[in-house]
Amino acid sequence: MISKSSENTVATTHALGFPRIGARRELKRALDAYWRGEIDQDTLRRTGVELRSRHWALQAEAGLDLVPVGDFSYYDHVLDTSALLGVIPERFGREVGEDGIDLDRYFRMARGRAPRGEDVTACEMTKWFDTNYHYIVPELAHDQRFTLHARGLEAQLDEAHAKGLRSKPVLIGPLTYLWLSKVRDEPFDKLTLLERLLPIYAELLHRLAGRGIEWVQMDEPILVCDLDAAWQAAFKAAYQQLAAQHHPRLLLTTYFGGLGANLEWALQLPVGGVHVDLVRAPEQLSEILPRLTEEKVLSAGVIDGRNIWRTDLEAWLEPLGRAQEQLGERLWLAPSCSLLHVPVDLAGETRLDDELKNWLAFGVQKLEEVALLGRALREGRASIAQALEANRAALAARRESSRIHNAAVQQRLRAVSPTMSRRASPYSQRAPLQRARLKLPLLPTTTIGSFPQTQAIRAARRDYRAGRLERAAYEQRMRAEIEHTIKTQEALGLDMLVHGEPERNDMVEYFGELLEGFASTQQGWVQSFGSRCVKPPIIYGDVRRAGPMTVEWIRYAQSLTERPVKGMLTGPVTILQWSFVRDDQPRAATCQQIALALRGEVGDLEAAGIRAIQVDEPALREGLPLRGSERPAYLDWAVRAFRLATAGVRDETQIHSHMCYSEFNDIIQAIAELDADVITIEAARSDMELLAAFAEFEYPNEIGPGVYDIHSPRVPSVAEMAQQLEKAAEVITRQQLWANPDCGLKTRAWEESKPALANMIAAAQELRARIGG
Ligand SMILES: CN1c2c(nc(N)[nH]c2=O)NC[C@@H]1CNc1ccc(C(=O)N[C@@H](CCC(=O)N[C@@H](CCC(=O)N[C@@H](CCC(=O)O)C(=O)O)C(=O)O)C(=O)O)cc1
Ligand SMILES: N[C@@H](CCS)C(=O)O
Ligand SMILES: [Zn+2]
Repeated sequence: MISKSSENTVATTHALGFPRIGARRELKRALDAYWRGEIDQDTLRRTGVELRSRHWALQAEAGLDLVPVGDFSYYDHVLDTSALLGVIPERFGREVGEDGIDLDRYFRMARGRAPRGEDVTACEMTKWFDTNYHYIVPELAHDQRFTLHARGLEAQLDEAHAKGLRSKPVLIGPLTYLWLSKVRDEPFDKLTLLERLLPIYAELLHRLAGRGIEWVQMDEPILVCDLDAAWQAAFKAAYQQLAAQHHPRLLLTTYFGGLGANLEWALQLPVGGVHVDLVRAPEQLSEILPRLTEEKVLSAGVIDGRNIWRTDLEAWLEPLGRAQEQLGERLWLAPSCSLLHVPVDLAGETRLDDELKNWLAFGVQKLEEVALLGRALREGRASIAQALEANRAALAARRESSRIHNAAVQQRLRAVSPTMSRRASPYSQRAPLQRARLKLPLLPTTTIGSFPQTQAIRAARRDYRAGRLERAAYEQRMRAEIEHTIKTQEALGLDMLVHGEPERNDMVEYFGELLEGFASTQQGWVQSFGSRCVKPPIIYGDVRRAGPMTVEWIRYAQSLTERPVKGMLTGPVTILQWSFVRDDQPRAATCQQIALALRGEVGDLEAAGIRAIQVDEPALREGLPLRGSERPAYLDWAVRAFRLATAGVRDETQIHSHMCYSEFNDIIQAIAELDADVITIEAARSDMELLAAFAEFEYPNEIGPGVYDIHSPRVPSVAEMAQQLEKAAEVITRQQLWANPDCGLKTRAWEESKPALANMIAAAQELRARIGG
């Protein structure tokens, strides 16, 4: 049990953070209800208090020694840090009171809208390192002022204190905060703001010391990235400055990789301890042990916070025992990173078969694993003998299970040859054949795939799953939705149509439910951003397509119109990236298996007469390793997987791909190597800046730079989108250019989508008239 005393326990155990969404997505439901005006702020806050209390209790019951405070958030922890530091862009109002910003202003920063107050352009959202979690990007002005608003954090510390818990506040460190920020207006060096930022951190630490806090978890995950000399120097200066005053001890916390070239100097920083990710970079342990100075603790991140497999506890006992011999009570134990990235509790899974369930550990089970290892270090391995035996048996059962290996898949993999990843002819020969077959106008208009996922569609799916709706009736409703979507697109005047994806709960989960080697969960939700969650499937074995997955829906859609309808698939890299992946073979091998399965689907779509097939890869950039040195190998296998999935088609079949949610400049070469005939790519939010990179690179194939941001409910005007297209036409040739939104329309309403698309088509027509065609 966690106690308030600071007695010297051997092997202090802790978690870096716990999922805040709730085992039943209680926070999501409360947020959505608050935004719809159905509950008031007090009710929303009560949900927050309740979830924090429950999550701390889970950690305490598991037997962990320190609880994180500040890991909870109503939307995003980076946005919370901005609120804490008074980083509020002017368009959200200037004055910030002692208590910081009110919840409605906070939500406007996140999503542009709150129950009270005028709509404003929201802050940008982007990927949190190499995860599928999105954070709200802080906006910094060159004359940025920082002010401390710690009441919210202090109130949470009071909550934990009242429960008799030993608290460890969690903060994003000053360097990582600056790294994740974007600069407003004119470009400037973000590091120039450090001298203004540090006094705020110092003030906060001082206040925490006044509350008797012993340890603060200072998250600096950028230490696993490549840092140039300026950032290294800034780290040293910043932590020297913070160390100069009396405050709680700092646990410099890193995750998502190893310290690599930063290891030597990072270990010299004047902090109380270092947390390292030994799951992703186990070699760090032996590098750190001889270098760790006597005043520092080492928090060993040994339980995988990014995946859902049971930990091999036995395998950790020996290295941890060695570390303990040297460090004694200076060795701490924790998951590798915050548990934000895994579902809450395996106990919620009532339909997963027992065999598979026995291989898994979600958030709650991971807390138990940390506690077990801690106990073994404190009391000897015999004290956990029974748990060790169960763990050993579960791992052996997984290794030996006949469900993992599939001889037919292995045989197909052996037959893969390099020619299978090459289209029969180069793009220059394919393009005229496709043009002749598709008969599209110059500047063709299209959409990215999904149309609004209405409440009615979701309710039908829920009823079908619950057995309240027969399969035939469910399919009939989906066909009716497809018909409506096709007719709407025809009426609007789009050139290349889509079926709208109504039958898909999610672009990855849908395929996970159909492919062999995958398992789906009922409650395995993980926060993606704000109240939005995803349920990543679990890839546990060799991947095989049991039969066509999309062909009937697309064939039906195509039967309703003369215009071409795009086949719509999620690509191998994105399926891999947005699933929990098996850890008994390299990611590249699993990706190749998925690619082979998709290749079969692409072939079946083509055989069904589908003239264009889109294979989405929005996660291609997200999967890019954080270290530059690891990137070429990743891009090599990722591109090969895409090509293996798509290159089997005839020249006249047009392959599309789509990418979003990322900065693409640094992977343009790889995008070109995909050799998709058309790529539709997010560009509106960056004002078409991306295209300059394509132009410079002389990208040869066709491009549809998104002309409007689908994240906003705002309907852009014809003029606005015509201007975007014009900008695009200045840098890429008119034959290359398509007009489309930034991404799918699933999160939008029909009332927003129809006028926006009508304006987009009008903008394309205007430009066509101007540039000819
Ligand atoms: C493109 N994006 C995606 C990412 N990752 C994915 N795996 N998938 C993506 O599409 N990463 C990057 C971005 C992130 N963007 C989003 C956007 C939207 C959502 C989202 O809306 N998520 C939904 C859950 C989607 C889903 O599975 N829906 C199910 C219904 C599940 C459900 O909530 N059921 C309710 C009842 C429903 C009802 O009454 O209407 C219940 O169980 O009680 C489905 O459609 O069948 C969300 O609600 O958070 C995520 C990421
Ligand atoms: N085809 C998908 C891609 C999302 S990234 C959609 O339109 O929703
Ligand atoms: Zn997209």
